[in-house]
Amino acid sequence: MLRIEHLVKKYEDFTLDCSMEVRPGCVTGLIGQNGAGKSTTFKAILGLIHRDGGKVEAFGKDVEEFTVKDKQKLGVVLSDSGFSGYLNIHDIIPVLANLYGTFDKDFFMKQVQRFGLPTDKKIKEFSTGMKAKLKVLAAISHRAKLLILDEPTVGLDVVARDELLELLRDFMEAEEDRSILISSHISGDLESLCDDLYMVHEGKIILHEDTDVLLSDYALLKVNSSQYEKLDKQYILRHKKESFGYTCLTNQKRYYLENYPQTVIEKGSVDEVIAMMIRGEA
Ligand SMILES: Nc1ncnc2c1ncn2[C@@H]1O[C@H](COP(=O)(O)OP(=O)(O)OP(=O)(O)O)[C@@H](O)[C@H]1O
Repeated sequence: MLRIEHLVKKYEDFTLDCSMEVRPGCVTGLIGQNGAGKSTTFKAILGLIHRDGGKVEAFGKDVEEFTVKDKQKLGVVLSDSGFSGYLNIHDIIPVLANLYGTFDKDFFMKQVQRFGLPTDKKIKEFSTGMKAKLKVLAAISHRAKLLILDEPTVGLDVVARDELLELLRDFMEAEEDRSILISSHISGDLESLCDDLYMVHEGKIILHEDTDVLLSDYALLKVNSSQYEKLDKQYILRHKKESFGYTCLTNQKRYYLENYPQTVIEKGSVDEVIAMMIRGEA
């Protein structure tokens, strides 16, 4: 559905170089801290900034060769985009209908009602959550095949975030072969939605894993110094010195559960895995 090979973007003090794939029927998450390169990746994929190298293909075609019709198969939310605050929902309907021949007004209005968005209020008077929901609704109301969503949940409270995630699940279930690429700096937003996760750090992909595997096979071992010395380290991805000894990250939890029954082995959250990947030593 979307294939990114060595997408390179160079700024004075930052270089992005990432490869990723979004498979048909799958939701792929891109997790990274502030400044890791998420927005740069999304903008470069969409050709909104010049890329310095690499290849981006969607639907089997180089995105640089995309026609207006190809672009209609995309639904996009960017973190720094939105509608003019002086418009209301009634005003933006003709805008969306003009932009997308396949805009489904009935679906859009149904969702507007479902999420209780005011139709007569100016968008500048919307709350952060209302604006975020409107951006996503606008991106999914023209039967797009691929959604590219940069931090759509940023600034949302728990309830609003869950509602948005539910909307995206409904989008996936409505038709086969739809896909989503979604970013967040909060992994909890993504682990319940995504089939696989990429982690970007300082412009590089430092981990790619199926979400199920990440949650079932990754673990944190807490060992003292002498346990650490004796530990078989072939499945240890990172280690970090602690006051009690070491924390070690593995992607083979079962191996250590079977062979080191005395060791404290904790099921790490995605956030803990990320923290170890970034701060631990290889
Ligand atoms: N136009 C630009 N000129 C120079 N540097 C830039 C520009 N845009 C982004 N950068 C740099 O690229 C790096 C990645 O920024 P980017 O916005 O992609 O991060 P991000 O992962 O989206 O972060 P956040 O979660 O804070 O939005 C940062 O170091 C940023 O300063």
